[in-house]
Amino acid sequence: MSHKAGFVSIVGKPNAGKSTLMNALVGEKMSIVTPKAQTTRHRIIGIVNEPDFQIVFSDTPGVIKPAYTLQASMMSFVQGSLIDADIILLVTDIHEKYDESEIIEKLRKTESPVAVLINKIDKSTEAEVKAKVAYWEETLKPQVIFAVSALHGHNIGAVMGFILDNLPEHPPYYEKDALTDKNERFFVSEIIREKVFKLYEQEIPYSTEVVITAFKEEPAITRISAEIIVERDSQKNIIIGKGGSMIKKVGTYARQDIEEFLQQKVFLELFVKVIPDWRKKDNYLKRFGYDQ
Ligand SMILES: Nc1nc2c(ncn2[C@@H]2O[C@H](COP(=O)(O)OP(=O)(O)OP(=O)(O)O)[C@@H](O)[C@H]2O)c(=O)[nH]1
Repeated sequence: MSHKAGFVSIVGKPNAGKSTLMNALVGEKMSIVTPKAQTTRHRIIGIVNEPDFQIVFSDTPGVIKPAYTLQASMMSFVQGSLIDADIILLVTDIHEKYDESEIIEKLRKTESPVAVLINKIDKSTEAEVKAKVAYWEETLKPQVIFAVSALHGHNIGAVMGFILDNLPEHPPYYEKDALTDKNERFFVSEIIREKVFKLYEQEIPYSTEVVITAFKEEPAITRISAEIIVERDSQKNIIIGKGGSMIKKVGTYARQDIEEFLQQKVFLELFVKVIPDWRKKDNYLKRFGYDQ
């Protein structure tokens, strides 16, 4: 069976209705939404899983394709200033004044399909809608313009249709398992990875993988153990830092974010493990998810 999957970036000014739109899109038919998560490459605000498609919604403009290959993952850091989602939804409030912002400049340059959503039409007249449609046709020339009311679910089906029409054929990017625990583990490892990327220089992050080895939910606390895997002893020493100072930082910052993500107290234990040349070994690449 063919499968579609892709990244949909929802952008727009504060208060335009992005969250309301997300809820409306994810609404009825969809099976699961993953809670908000700040990850290395993008902030995922929801994932919609159906047997034959997976839509990953993100509200951060930027390069948001995750990369399950190391090379692609490096690219995503290089190209951080472009909008490279599979589909982009620009949400605008019908009554807002839109200046020529940076985002419009980027949207003009992107090759991804762009839809402009003129939101809150329940609070406007037909003449106002017409004027706004003309304005956006002139300003951005997007693939399509929808006049919607996210709050009242008006025209949301059409937006969903646009997404599905433009979603590429692709295997799922994330676990399709309905068990949220699986997703939580994934996001927790991403949070730890993010700290490694932030705290260490150059090639260290690219030599690193994070594996969650234990994830135990107790009523008052979640106990998590993770291994930070590197390729050489010298890298292990760098990760640990003088007297454990660096690894302690990774642990503290990661724990704070994980607590916010899980909305629970977290005990986080980190271990550093050397697997010589893991990046060259198929069995490890596979185990860490780089198996395309
Ligand atoms: N009347 C009307 N109000 C709407 C509609 N969509 C959103 N709103 C309201 O607009 C306000 C902002 O909506 P949000 O969905 O929080 O907007 P947002 O773009 O996610 O805002 P930020 O998180 O600040 O970026 C809320 O009070 C919504 O209820 C709509 O279609 N009609």
